[in-house]
Amino acid sequence: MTPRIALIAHDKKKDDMIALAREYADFLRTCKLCATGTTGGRLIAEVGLTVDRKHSGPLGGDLQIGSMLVEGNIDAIIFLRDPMTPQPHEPDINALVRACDVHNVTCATNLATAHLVLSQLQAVSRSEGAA
Ligand SMILES: O=C(CO)COP(=O)(O)O
Repeated sequence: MTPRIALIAHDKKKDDMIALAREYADFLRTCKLCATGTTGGRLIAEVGLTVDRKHSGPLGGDLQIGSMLVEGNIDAIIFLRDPMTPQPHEPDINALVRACDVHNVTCATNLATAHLVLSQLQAVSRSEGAA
């Protein structure tokens, strides 16, 4: 089954997200991707991925992705949060991470976990392809 993955990064983590997406670009091209607005714009422009862009995080993008997740339309979230910078939409961020826990959806909030999640999803997808 095609993995449905949401990609979100706070401003100071966007370069990490781009580097991560480049590393997994071949796999991510086989996935159904969505992202918050600015993150998605960079993934499209700099990595060449096809991404369903939602609003920017501070304008409700996290909530839009949360809604998709609650509807059962997201399999995993890579959410590179910046724990050192206060965000104006902190309640939205917490709501999205909470929704992942409520619905038992994979949620990687740092780079180390993001690598583990993407490498595992990639391995599963390769083994399904070989089956
Ligand atoms: O703020 C964000 C997530 O909380 C990310 O939004 P952008 O991708 O639009 O910068």
